[in-house]
Amino acid sequence: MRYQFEFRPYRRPFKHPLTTPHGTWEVREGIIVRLTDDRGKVGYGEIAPVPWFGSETLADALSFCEQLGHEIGPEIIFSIPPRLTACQFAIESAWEIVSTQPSAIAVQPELGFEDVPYHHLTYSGLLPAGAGAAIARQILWKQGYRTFKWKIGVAPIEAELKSFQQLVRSLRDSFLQETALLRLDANGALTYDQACRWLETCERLGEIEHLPLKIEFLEQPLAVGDLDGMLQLADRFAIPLALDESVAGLSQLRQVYREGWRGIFVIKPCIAGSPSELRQFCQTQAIDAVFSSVFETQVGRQAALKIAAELQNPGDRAVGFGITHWFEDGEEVSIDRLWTDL
Ligand SMILES: O=C(O)CCC(=O)c1ccccc1C(=O)O
Ligand SMILES: [Mg+2]
Repeated sequence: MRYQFEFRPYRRPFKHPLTTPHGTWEVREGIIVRLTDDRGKVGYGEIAPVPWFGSETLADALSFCEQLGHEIGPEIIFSIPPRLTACQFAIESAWEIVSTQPSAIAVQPELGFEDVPYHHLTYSGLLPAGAGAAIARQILWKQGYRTFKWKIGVAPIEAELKSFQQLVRSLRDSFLQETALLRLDANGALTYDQACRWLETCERLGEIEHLPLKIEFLEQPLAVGDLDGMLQLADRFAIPLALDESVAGLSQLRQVYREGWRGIFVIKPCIAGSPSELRQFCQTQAIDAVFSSVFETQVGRQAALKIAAELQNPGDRAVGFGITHWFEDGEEVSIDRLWTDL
């Protein structure tokens, strides 16, 4: 089967630029791809690169799309170079839709802002980086969520530990009815000793009576390549540890699994590579996985959530796809407009 291949770049500014240890991220840029078969059936996919995380750049993805030509088939779809993980995900996802769709209706992926409901999934909400009391208010405010993620490693450790204590104090004095789970994400910015200090602090929380807060895990405390450090931390502390940047692509995921990592794996499907290979890996290895977004549009989000829903694992962890008001109201990328305005 041959498919007509088309692609359209998009830009979507964040409402509040994101602070990461790699600098400020102000605009989400990506590419929507479309495959059409000879009967007019259509499938969309999204290339949502995060180069500071180990995927290809937008420029890499654009030049790949530009050289593809107007007609492609499975021989191309399933042999996209492995370094182009976001392209692999997008084009294979579009192919899955177009090749399994029963009739010739063009299914529009952006049917509003609602997700296809996967009732067994729970969501984690991403909290803005900042002071502890303010974060505690956010937790109380968004009580619909029970799981939250807080970025650390963006300010000096003394200041951050202080605001963490402040967060714990405000929650201890609150009337929170249920225990909130908190994920701490350092994006690889801690030294081994700093990671120890965070983990000791987290372990001591367990001694506070009636604290409505539990640390679910510490995510990527150490630099991408430091698996030895991670294995040592996992040996020394009872708080669970997750790898994120270190397992950004499927080849890294396979590698750290082979090298003995049995902690949590954060999987961002949109930049992991081939969705069929990802499914196969997760189905054979029964890993403790947390699926998470890369702030993609509804096109990538639906494809990624579908995988998360299919592959929910024994850990039964919340998915990192909370609606977090990262984008301006009405900033959803309209697929119709992408295809008609240009
Ligand atoms: O995982 C989540 O809960 C939200 C997504 C998230 O934090 C993220 C989104 C884009 C790029 C990197 C990251 C990250 O986990 O570091
Ligand atoms: Mg992370």
